[in-house]
Amino acid sequence: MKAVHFGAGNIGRGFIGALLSRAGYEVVFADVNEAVISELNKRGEYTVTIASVEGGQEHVTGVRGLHSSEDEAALIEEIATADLVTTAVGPAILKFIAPTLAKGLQQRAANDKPLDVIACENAIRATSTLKEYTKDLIPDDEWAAIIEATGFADAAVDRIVPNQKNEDILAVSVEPFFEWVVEKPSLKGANTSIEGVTYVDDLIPFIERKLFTVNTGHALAAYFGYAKSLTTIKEAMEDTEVKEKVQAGLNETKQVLVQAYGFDQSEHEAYIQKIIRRFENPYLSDDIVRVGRGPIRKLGFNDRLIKPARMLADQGQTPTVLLEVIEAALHFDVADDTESQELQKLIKEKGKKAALVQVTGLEADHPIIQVLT
Ligand SMILES: NC(=O)c1ccc[n+]([C@@H]2O[C@H](COP(=O)([O-])OP(=O)(O)OC[C@H]3O[C@@H](n4cnc5c(N)ncnc54)[C@H](O)[C@@H]3O)[C@@H](O)[C@H]2O)c1
Ligand SMILES: O=P(O)(O)OC[C@@H](O)[C@@H](O)[C@H](O)[C@H](O)CO
Repeated sequence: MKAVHFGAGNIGRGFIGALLSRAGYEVVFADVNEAVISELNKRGEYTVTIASVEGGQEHVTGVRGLHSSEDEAALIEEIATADLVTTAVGPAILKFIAPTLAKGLQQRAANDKPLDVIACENAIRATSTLKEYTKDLIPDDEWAAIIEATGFADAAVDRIVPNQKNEDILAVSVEPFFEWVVEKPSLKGANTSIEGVTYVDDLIPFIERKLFTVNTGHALAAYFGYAKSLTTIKEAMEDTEVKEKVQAGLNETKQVLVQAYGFDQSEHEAYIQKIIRRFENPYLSDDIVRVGRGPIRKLGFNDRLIKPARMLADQGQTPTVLLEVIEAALHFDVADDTESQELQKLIKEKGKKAALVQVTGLEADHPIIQVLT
């Protein structure tokens, strides 16, 4: 079995590549980072360190790399003969990898072996988004044949992998916890029993539970922590006021999720408490600037801040801490975070209200906009 994985970054090496390699796949990483690709080809392996009291290391073997633009012809060939294509590049990059994926799918049209595509991004139905970008690049009659043998399965991935500060550019430190949930009915190939993957019939409750608990919680810690000039998520969680805000914000998303999907209250509370402990992991150093990155994406209509706030308002409840964190996100101003700079520019040019309307996609008279600005 062979997997082509786009994005040899934190989660790519620290989770997806490691899990697939352990499950017996040869993993071909595609990335734009030349140094990482060259090192993967030189060594064919790397090490994952588990950040916990027990520690431990995993040696990931059977890996190699291709530059996703410079080696495009070879990458198309790899996709044409792969069993699985996965991604962890960031939702905004999916449209840039779609042309190569489309060419790979066209090349394998004569190959009757089915292929599955799974985007492992923090966004609702990211694989479906990638499918649409790809479909738009292929003539309809060709697409009809391709889609017969290609599964596009939505997924949720959960493992905290901070930016790495190791001397070895391939080495990666990760938390012990991991979860990869895949929507099984969409799969067409032989990827239905990968060890470590949880298969479900409908992904939506799982991705929303993950995004609106792990990622909303992370955003609460990051944006309130940033407002207090703190540096890491652990420091933010050590601050009593920030920790209380994280808990209070997650109580708001709990109401939304329990009502929308019928999760058991006490099981959901245990899920929240486990996530808070993961944020407090003393063996992991995760920068607030990583977790708060891309505030325009995070303030999107269906993302971790606006969607639960909208759902709560629709359920007749008033979001409070969720509105405070939306406001706090507007002040995230980090020099090398392109989106934060764009957002600051937008606020200066148009004012907070128009900027918020633009980035959230909410109507100007929506209660969230009215209360906030
Ligand atoms: N790090 C985490 O804790 C974590 C956990 C779950 C999900 N995710 C999600 O995984 C995705 C990646 O996050 P990350 O933390 O690994 O980020 P990252 O920046 O460490 O990795 C992204 C990788 O994509 C590469 N890339 C950029 N453009 C590319 C292109 N055109 N072709 C191929 N590769 C390209 C980058 O060079 C980088 O190596 C995001 O959607 C993120 O939300 C991250
Ligand atoms: O990757 P982002 O920018 O969508 O969100 C930042 C973090 O919340 C995220 O990477 C988490 O560490 C991860 O989702 C944990 O599973």
